[in-house]
Amino acid sequence: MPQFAKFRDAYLVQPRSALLAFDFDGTLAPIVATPHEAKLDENMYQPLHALGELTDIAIISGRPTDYLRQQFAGLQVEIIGNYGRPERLSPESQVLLHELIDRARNELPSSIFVEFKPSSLALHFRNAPDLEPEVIHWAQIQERKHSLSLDFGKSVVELAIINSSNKGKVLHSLAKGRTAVLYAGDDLGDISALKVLQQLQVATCGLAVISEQTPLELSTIADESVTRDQLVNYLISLIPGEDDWETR
Ligand SMILES: O=P(O)(O)OC[C@H]1O[C@H](O[C@H]2O[C@H](CO)[C@@H](O)[C@H](O)[C@H]2O)[C@H](O)[C@@H](O)[C@@H]1O
Repeated sequence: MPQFAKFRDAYLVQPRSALLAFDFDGTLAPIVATPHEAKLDENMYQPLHALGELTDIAIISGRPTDYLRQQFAGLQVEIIGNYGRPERLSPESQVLLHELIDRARNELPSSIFVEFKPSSLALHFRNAPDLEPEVIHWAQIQERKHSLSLDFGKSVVELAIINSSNKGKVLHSLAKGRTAVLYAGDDLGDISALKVLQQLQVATCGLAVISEQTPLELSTIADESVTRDQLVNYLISLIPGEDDWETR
């Protein structure tokens, strides 16, 4: 029996004590050229709306919390942004972050989009893939010089001043006392969450959402790999009376 079907059986016994957790970019929102163009896939809205009244939903994302609140307005979801890391910096760290942002914008080619985040900067080379080695080299120098942490994602590297949390730690905390837990993600940052699922003693399902640049490690560790359209259908199947819905 596929893992999702086993998860669904357990979930339907007691939806109120289950948890459905999702990454945002690449999972609930298609990957687009620049971060500010990203939007919740319109086909996700209705299933998430219906499920939010039946069970607990968590959005665990590297995006800032305020940004996610706007994206999920009108939906009953718990939002954990910035990988669960604090979003306020000490005055000294704020100065360092602003300096790094200014230097990245001055020293890297203008085709590199520098994203200002609450405790990090993300350097996007999606629109200039040839510049990946230059961007990584620049980021590695800053990592060593300022004792930062460097994380990789889809056409992006992120230099974080605080790395006290990750998606795995967030999911571990949210999963306590649940009878069934599902997590869906699409990038390297989601691997820690999929690993946590493997330690839980309840019905779980880890989904790798397939799009461009899906990391091999993610699809290897996930129970199933699905397209975003399949994920929509899986969510619809968790709503009692699902037959009334038109599946895609
Ligand atoms: O944890 P997530 O919700 O998956 O956020 C991870 C990062 O996603 C964003 O970047 C990615 O999506 C962009 C929009 O589709 C795309 O242009 C970029 O290439 C991707 O890496 C976001 O900009 C980052 O801040 C998030 O950390």
